[in-house]
Amino acid sequence: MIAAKQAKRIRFNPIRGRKSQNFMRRENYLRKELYERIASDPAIFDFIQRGSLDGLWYWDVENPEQEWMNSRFWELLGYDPREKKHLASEWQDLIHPDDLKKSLENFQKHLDDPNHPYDQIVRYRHKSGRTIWVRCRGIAIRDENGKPIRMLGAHNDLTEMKELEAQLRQMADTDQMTDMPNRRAFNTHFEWAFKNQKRTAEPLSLAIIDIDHFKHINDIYGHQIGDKTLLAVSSAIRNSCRDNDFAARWGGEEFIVLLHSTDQAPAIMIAERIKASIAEIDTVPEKLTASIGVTTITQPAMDTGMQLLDLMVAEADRALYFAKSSGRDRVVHAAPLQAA
Ligand SMILES: Nc1nc2c(ncn2[C@@H]2O[C@H](COP(=O)(O)OP(=O)(O)OP(=O)(O)O)[C@@H](O)[C@H]2O)c(=O)[nH]1
Repeated sequence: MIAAKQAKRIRFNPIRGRKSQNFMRRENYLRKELYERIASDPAIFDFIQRGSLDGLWYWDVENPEQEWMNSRFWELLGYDPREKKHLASEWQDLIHPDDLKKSLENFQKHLDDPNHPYDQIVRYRHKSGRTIWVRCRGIAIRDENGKPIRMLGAHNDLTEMKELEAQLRQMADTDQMTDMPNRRAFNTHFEWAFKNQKRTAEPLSLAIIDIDHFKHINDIYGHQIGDKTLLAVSSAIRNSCRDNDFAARWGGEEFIVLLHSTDQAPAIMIAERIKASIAEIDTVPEKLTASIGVTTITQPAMDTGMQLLDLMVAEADRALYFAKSSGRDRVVHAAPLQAA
């Protein structure tokens, strides 16, 4: 009844300012009432923290081994909260060491300067070994002189989001048919390899593998057998490479391999091994052959990874073209251009 009267008054009030003043007054009385209820009734506070947070902690800054963590936090990490003694060392033993370092640095900065936020995403080790991602925020509570005496903090579980993110990244970097890294992933890896090469000055080789007369395979045996053959080629390449080589599907029936710390002679040897392994594929009743162009750099004068990649791909392509035009089923190194 009172609410209806108030609504009527608001509706007929021609001054918009009054309307918002009324709103503020009503908002303030409910806010005040809620805050009083939270202060006087722990059940209200428990309801709020259970519904909105995945962890709540309260730390005695003056006595830093004493830290209360709520049950929800320990349950999130797979532990029985009753086993816990509310000591700071209990969470510090489970957080990733790099994230502990980052958290403690932020903690100190926030104590020194209230404007520095204590807010970071950290990794915890679940009892099962799984990584739990947590956004951890906190504020220092200070005495009348501004000296921090307590720290109040909140956790939000971000694990599901982080796992989804990793899955999407993995999908974006993978060729769906062969399950090999795709061109995008190769480019990313090459950027890393470029920086590494600058540091170590080790030779770097690259091979482009192109299946011979693949159109013929599709035309004679059908696309499904063509796909099955490409899958077998990807396995043959992977099995012929060393663990630290990086193989990817470059597109269509072309594959690419980056050979770290590998000079011309060993690069040719690995390319020959790949060619021999492709020749053993039995998805079609005829011998499958490949042409492979290889290039090696020792002292790149390029400024960026992509410039170097463009150069190496152009060189390997030139060698590949030579391999194709001189009869296929061979490995050719770009410098000097001759069949191995
Ligand atoms: N089945 C299948 N075929 C593919 C796929 N990607 C590309 N191809 C086929 O690979 C063939 C490549 O043909 P070309 O570029 O003419 O080369 P090629 O027949 O291998 O001849 P050379 O390279 O000169 O020896 C084309 O017919 C493409 O359709 C794929 O994912 N699956």
